Amino acid sequence: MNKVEHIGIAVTDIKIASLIYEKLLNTPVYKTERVAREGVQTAFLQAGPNKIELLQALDDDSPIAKFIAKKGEGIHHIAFDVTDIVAEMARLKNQGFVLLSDEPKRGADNKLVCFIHPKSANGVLIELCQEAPRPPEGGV
Ligand SMILES: CC[C@@H](C(=O)O)C(=O)SCCNC(=O)CCNC(=O)[C@H](O)C(C)(C)COP(=O)(O)OP(=O)(O)OC[C@H]1O[C@@H](n2cnc3c(N)ncnc32)[C@H](O)[C@@H]1OP(=O)(O)O
Ligand SMILES: [Co+2]
Repeated sequence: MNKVEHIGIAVTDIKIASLIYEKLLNTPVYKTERVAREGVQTAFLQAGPNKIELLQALDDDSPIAKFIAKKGEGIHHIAFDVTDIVAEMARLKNQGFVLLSDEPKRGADNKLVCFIHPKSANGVLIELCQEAPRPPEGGV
């Protein structure tokens, strides 16, 4: 694992939360992205070498809606940057961690991601993320 890539924070109103974190970090939201397959609207802020990912649920089935219903707003996951996500998934599975997908999925901010169940990581949802290869300039 290279570093903490981002910390995911579950929020009920991403516009209000964005204003709070912009003030807190003294930096603007640099990107917003809707990731429908994960059921989330995201907003990203840079905090030194790391990022804060604000997450609002798109519907009641979203993991964010379920999390807020049970625990309230707050830290939802920690994401670690990895160089080779497939190799890291195999290493962690071998160590007994419960992976939530067999293959990396497309995440936000041009990342390949895989989640590790919080029950196998001391109650913390872990995300692995690797920068996704960009398509060649001018297409194929
Ligand atoms: C934008 C894309 C991406 C990125 O690029 O960065 C993201 O970050 S997307 C973020 C949202 N997506 C996910 O969270 C996907 C992974 N999560 C899941 O698959 C599920 O949320 C889960 C972890 C498998 C839990 O789902 P489920 O079992 O259906 O929900 P429950 O509510 O019944 O929870 C079971 C159990 O787990 C506890 N829990 C749930 N979420 C968390 C959490 N984030 N941190 C800690 N613990 C969590 C929950 O409290 C339940 O515990 P008990 O009540 O003790 O059984
Ligand atoms: Co995330």
